[in-house]
Amino acid sequence: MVSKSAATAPRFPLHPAPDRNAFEARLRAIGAERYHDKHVFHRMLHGGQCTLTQARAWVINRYYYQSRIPMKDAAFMSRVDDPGLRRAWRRRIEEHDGGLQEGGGLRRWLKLAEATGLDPDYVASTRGVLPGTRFAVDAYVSFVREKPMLEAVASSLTEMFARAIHEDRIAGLLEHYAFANDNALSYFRQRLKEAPREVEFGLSYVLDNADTMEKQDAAAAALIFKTDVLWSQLDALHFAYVAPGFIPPGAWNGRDGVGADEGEIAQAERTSGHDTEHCEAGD
Ligand SMILES: O=C(O)c1cc(C(=O)O)c2c(n1)C(=O)C(=O)c1cc(C(=O)O)[nH]c1-2
Repeated sequence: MVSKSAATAPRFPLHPAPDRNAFEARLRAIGAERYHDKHVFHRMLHGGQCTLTQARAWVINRYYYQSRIPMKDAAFMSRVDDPGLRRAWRRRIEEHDGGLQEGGGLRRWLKLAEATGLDPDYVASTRGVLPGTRFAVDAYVSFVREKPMLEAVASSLTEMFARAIHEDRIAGLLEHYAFANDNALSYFRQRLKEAPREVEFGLSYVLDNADTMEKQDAAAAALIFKTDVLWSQLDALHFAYVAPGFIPPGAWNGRDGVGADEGEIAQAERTSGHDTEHCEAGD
């Protein structure tokens, strides 16, 4: 005997109540499958298989990503009418831009650039950034500016997977590259301290606000979009500087912005068994 309410309830509800834990697991599975630590360029970089030129190309292009992070966070904040949310979010801008005297993450990134023998002013100019990097990163900024808040926050959640990559990078660069030392890698060490609270806040926001199946789907799609943003940047780097090694017109040619200490680094690299002269990118 079927009760009346059971008989009238849809057998397969179109919008089942979302389960918070299952949703979090779904988000984490996206990282496990699609995060850019799986990309061949990252494996090369962390495993010591990049030439100095390839590592420099990564530093130059990745600076563009770093430089746009505070811009996308400012774009996000300009849409937030809740002071509490703005207060929590503005830390992100402070982390990257820092104070007038000491600077922040961007300045720490330029220390890495300098350690590889690049002129920090050249890197900061963003001249020579690959078109693929520019398009991918600009798409991220537009996404955060235009999409619903939930999706904008969800797109930042790739940071959930960044801790492991930063730890791995510190170890890999220190082991394999003569330019790596504590000063050069201070950016990553600082992110290990900063990122967990951003992740905790962003994840709670998404889990709390994705209260329908449709919203969970939209948040998951936003996270996938962001993994694509990161992946495309490495595709562009690999194509230009590894294989086939075809550098787009106007992009860094392996020589511009290389400072006077190149010989020193090259010598150190030769001693450590790296071939700095070799650039498969058509030098
Ligand atoms: O080294 C990395 O692989 C990596 C990845 C990501 C990311 O997953 O988006 C960020 C960072 N680093 C990072 O340092 C950082 O400050 C950062 C901010 C954001 C963001 O979307 O707001 N992602 C990332």
